[in-house]
Amino acid sequence: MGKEKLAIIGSGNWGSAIARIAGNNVPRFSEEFDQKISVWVYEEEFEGKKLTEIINTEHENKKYLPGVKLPENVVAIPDIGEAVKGATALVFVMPHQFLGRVIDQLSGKVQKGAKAISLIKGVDVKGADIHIFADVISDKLGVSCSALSGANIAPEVARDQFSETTIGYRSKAEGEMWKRLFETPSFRVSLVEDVAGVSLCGALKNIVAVAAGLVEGLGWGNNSQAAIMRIGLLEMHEFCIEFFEGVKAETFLMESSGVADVITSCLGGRNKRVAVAFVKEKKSFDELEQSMLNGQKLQGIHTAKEVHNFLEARNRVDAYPLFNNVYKVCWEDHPVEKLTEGI
Ligand SMILES: NC(=O)c1ccc[n+]([C@@H]2O[C@H](COP(=O)([O-])OP(=O)(O)OC[C@H]3O[C@@H](n4cnc5c(N)ncnc54)[C@H](O)[C@@H]3O)[C@@H](O)[C@H]2O)c1
Ligand SMILES: O=P(O)(O)OC[C@H](O)CO
Repeated sequence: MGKEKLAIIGSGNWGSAIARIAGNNVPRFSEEFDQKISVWVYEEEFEGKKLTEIINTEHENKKYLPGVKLPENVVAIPDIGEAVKGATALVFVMPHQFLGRVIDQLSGKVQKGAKAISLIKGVDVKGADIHIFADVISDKLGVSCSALSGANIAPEVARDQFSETTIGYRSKAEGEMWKRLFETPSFRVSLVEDVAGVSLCGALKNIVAVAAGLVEGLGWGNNSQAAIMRIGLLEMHEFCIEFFEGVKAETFLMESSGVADVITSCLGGRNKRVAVAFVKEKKSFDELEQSMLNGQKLQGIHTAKEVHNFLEARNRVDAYPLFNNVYKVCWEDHPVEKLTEGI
């Protein structure tokens, strides 16, 4: 059997951190993995140079993960067709709002029998239908797609600070392959047979993180934060039980993908930080995203809207009062002081 050839599709903050891990790991499994890792980069100029050129010459993604060196076997490629050519293992890691267009560009270009994993935290909503992105990727590209999600603030992982993550696998063999690719002594991977649970935890916790930021912006203290985390986790779990089959309670309660990601995101993620500023500075989320995140993208406010639209289509908005209130504060000028009304 030939070696697994890896392509990473996306090169933002998390994409770059995960490329660093995979690039450092493949030499340990040189019989199994091709040593070159192709990374598709959405091309743009940064400080007068092409981002791909910066990554390939200076071995650093200076825009999205500054200050962290990437191994030299990580190669940035601006053409997505070229990036996935011959790849047998595809890692999808981009802000969820861009995946639709990217998938369309990949149609007919992915090698038959390739495996994929989604690191994307978001959901795909069309009217009364909801899908996890691992399923979107599987359906559109005809590949088997697992999911990785956990308490993983990218700059911390990129600096080898001790962290854990969870992989929801399609088959045990695929899960074990992804684990070999991603696990390091400081980045521990646990495997669960629950692709939907892992994916949904990653998506829905972003709504809870926005709520935590709103609460901190109001100047409320630790008890309020803890209550938001608890209620948020409960709504996340209820949502999964109501709309998805086979999701396991352990994925929420015992895995990094669940309770741990809620905690880290509510303590220090981008969604939380920008939501604090939304309350304190009284600026729009768009303005704050631009001024605070240097090109990185917010997911939580969009997921709040998408989940709200889905719940409205199913006539179930009132069953998820925290999700609903976050949506109303972010998108309908609802007073932030009423965030906890009805929860
Ligand atoms: N950053 C984190 O700490 C972190 C950790 C775990 C999971 N995640 C998840 O991983 C996914 C990717 O996040 P990230 O932090 O790597 O991205 P990011 O927020 O840094 O987003 C910027 C990326 O989007 C790309 N981009 C901009 N416009 C685009 C377009 N029109 N089409 C395609 N791409 C475009 C940029 O080139 C860049 O690679 C998200 O779902 C996020 O929730 C992020
Ligand atoms: O910075 P955030 O809010 O996008 O969250 C980052 C990661 O998802 C935390 O696990």
